Amino acid sequence: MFINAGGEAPHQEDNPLKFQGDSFYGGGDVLSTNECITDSGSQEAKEYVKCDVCMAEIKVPADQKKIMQKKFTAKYERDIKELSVLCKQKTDECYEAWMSLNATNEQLEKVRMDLDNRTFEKRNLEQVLDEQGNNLKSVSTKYEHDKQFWATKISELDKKVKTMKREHSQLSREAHECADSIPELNNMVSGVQALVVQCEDLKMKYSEEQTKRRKLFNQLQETKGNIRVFCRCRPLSKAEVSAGCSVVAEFESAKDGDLGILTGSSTKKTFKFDRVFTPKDDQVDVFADASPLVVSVLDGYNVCIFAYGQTGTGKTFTMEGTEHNRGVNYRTLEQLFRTAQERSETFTYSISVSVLEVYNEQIRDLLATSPTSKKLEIKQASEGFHNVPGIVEAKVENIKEVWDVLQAGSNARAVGSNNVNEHSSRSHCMLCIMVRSRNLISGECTRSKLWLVDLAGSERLAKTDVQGERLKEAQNINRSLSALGDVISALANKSSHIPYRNSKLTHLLQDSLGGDSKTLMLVQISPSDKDLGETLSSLNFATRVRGVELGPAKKQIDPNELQKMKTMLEKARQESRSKDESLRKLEENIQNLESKAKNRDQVYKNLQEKIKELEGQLESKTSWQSQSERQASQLLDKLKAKEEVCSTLQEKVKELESKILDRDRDLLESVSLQEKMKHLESKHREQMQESVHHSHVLQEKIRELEQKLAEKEENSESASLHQKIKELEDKLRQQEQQLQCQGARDCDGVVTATPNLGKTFAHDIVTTDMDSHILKISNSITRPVSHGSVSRGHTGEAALHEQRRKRNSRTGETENLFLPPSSLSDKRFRKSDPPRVAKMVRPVVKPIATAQGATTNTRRVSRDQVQGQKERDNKKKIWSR
Ligand SMILES: Nc1ncnc2c1ncn2[C@@H]1O[C@H](COP(=O)(O)OP(=O)(O)OP(=O)(O)O)[C@@H](O)[C@H]1O
Repeated sequence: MFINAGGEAPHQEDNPLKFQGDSFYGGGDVLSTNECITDSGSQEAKEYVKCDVCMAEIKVPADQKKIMQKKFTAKYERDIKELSVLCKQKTDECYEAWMSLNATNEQLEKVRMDLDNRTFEKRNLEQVLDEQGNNLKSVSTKYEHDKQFWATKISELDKKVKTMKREHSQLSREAHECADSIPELNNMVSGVQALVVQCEDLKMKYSEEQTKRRKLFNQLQETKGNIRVFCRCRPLSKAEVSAGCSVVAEFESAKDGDLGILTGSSTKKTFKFDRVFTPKDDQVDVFADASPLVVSVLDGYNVCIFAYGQTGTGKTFTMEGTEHNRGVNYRTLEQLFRTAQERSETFTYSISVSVLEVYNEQIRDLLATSPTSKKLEIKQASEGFHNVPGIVEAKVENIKEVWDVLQAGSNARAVGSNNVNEHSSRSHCMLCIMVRSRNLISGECTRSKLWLVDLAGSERLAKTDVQGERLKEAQNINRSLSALGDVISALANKSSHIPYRNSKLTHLLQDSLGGDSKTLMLVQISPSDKDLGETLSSLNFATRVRGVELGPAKKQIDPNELQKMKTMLEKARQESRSKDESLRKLEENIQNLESKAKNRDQVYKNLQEKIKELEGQLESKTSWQSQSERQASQLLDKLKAKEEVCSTLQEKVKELESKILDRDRDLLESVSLQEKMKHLESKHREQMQESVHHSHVLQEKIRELEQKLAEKEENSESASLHQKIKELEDKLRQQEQQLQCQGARDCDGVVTATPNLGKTFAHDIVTTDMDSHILKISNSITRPVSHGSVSRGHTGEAALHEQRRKRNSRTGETENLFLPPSSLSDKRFRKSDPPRVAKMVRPVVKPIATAQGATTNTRRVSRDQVQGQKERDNKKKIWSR
């Protein structure tokens, strides 16, 4: 409704007061079509105002109207100022609330980070706990295993200890028995000692007897002659038989050493030798008579056995023999080893063998593995001992080695010769056996030699028959054999000079020919009449040797004396045999007793050792058992400690879990508080709307009343109306304050309920609504100021509509844009304008959901540390946004 001046409805264009005068009520909002609005007219007309409703004209004095206008202007200016102050306060509150929101957000972020850290720690702790649990399991498994192992070991040890104890007690019993038998043993020992003394005495006697026997034997040998000659005749060879050769040798008195040679159809020449072996006598028979000489070498005498004779008479056969019919050489060594073995208790022997060949007055070592150009010479190493430096001395331990050595020598002799038989006929084969002995009783040491010589053929060759090399060979053989004869002759004659050095053969045999040495000559003859001349020659040489040696003795020896000596010798032999027998028995007894005593001693020693050993074993087992028990107790302690650690860790985990649950509960509470706050917000909004509506109603009432006042001012009731207006305004203000207080209380209630998060939301929402409300009010207040008064008495429906349109458009702008008030020129507000506040509010909800989701995820994959790290990073990003 517009008030038309002058009673006419003024056109908008024509009405000069339309936008010039101030509205009495500060805006068209409070105007109603039912209300009467006065307007000033012209000077005269201005004093009357016509109401469109009642069409009544109201007279208003111009001065009063001005005063009223001033009053209202001042009043509204005050209101505006108050509202500005209020707005500023609210803005400050908003800023504080926003700051608080920021702080709360930061705190919330910290809490989130703390929660993440706690979650991470919890996960780590879970991992550690898992590891510890696994370790504990493995330790407990190991412990169980060890326990079982040690239990079995201990049970085994127990068994062993029991058996050992049994053995120990048994051994103790045996030891006691042994100890009991010690007196008996002592008796036995004393008996044995007496026997030993007796044995020693017997040994002395035995050695004396042996010496006597050796003396007697040597005397016997000497009576027989130091050089003894055996004659051996081979059988006719097949060739000789087929050639029809006749046998010229007669062996009727061969047992007496007599050999007959048929020199003609009726003539027979008899030869006397120490032994005559017929063709029927075998190698054993020959050696049986030669063996005493052989044994002499073990007594320390030098011995020489050589075979002499015409080629083909059997020298090599006698000395070397064949593999199945071995000769003197092999049998000698066999006898030496046998006797040495028999004497092993009283003597130790070292036997070595050298095999030489003397051919054309040159010495060749048949045992040398490689041929040497160096000439072997004979040297005198010491008095009565000659040797050949550089010669091989093969040490032989048993008879098998002897045979190998002999074979090696025999084979070497054949090397380099086209005709083996011829070569052997023209060279001397010499086997030297060196014996070193030690008497274990007397400590006497001897060094003796035994030469076994297979001489070259002794046949005399006519100078016309042979020439060149063969002649030289023959001459050398003749020289050496003549030298041998000369030596023997010199020895027989007790010559001061013995021509040993006339040939290599005699030079080599120097130690074994003459002196205390014993010599055996084996003269080999052929029975064939074709070889009669050589046979006679050989027999004559042998007879000369034997005759030279025995001739003088034989002549001086009385046959009765010889018989007497023979009887004495026989008696001595018998005595010796009986003494040997008794000695042997005594020795056997002593040995038996000694062995018994030794056995006892040994048993006693063994028992003592066994006891000691068992005691040691028992000790070690006991220590081992105690050690194992200690280890078991240590393991138990460790296990307990681990269990304690595990329990503490479990408690920690439980604590953490409860903390996490608390946090979850807090989060849930915060969510519920948010919801509550939203509810309160909506309630508050409704209340605000109601209050706005109420204020509108009140304002309308005020306007109405003002209008009535204006009307009544004319009726002199303006004072009371003003008073009423004031009261109403106060009432309105109070209501507004109450509303504000209520809103603040609501917010405070929310803040109190949610000290961090709720407060943020409350402030935010309250601030936003209050802002909009204040803006509305402010706009409604400032609009007339900025755009001028609507009415100043010129109110009209078109103007009112226009005002409403503009207001709505501005309000819509304000509400839609949500811009800060123009008065908020503070920089802080520029930085943190409401949209930004709204933005800041938004993440408050989102991170909760994210955090909740993350927590849930975290629980689902609690052990995935990498995933957790990623989640945390994402959260940080979200928070940094
Ligand atoms: N007592 C014997 N019984 C059987 N056969 C014999 C006997 N003596 C020698 N013989 C045989 O006579 C042959 C000649 O013997 P052996 O070679 O030993 O003579 P030797 O005197 O060594 O000759 P050489 O001087 O040429 O070496 C051989 O075949 C040998 O087997």
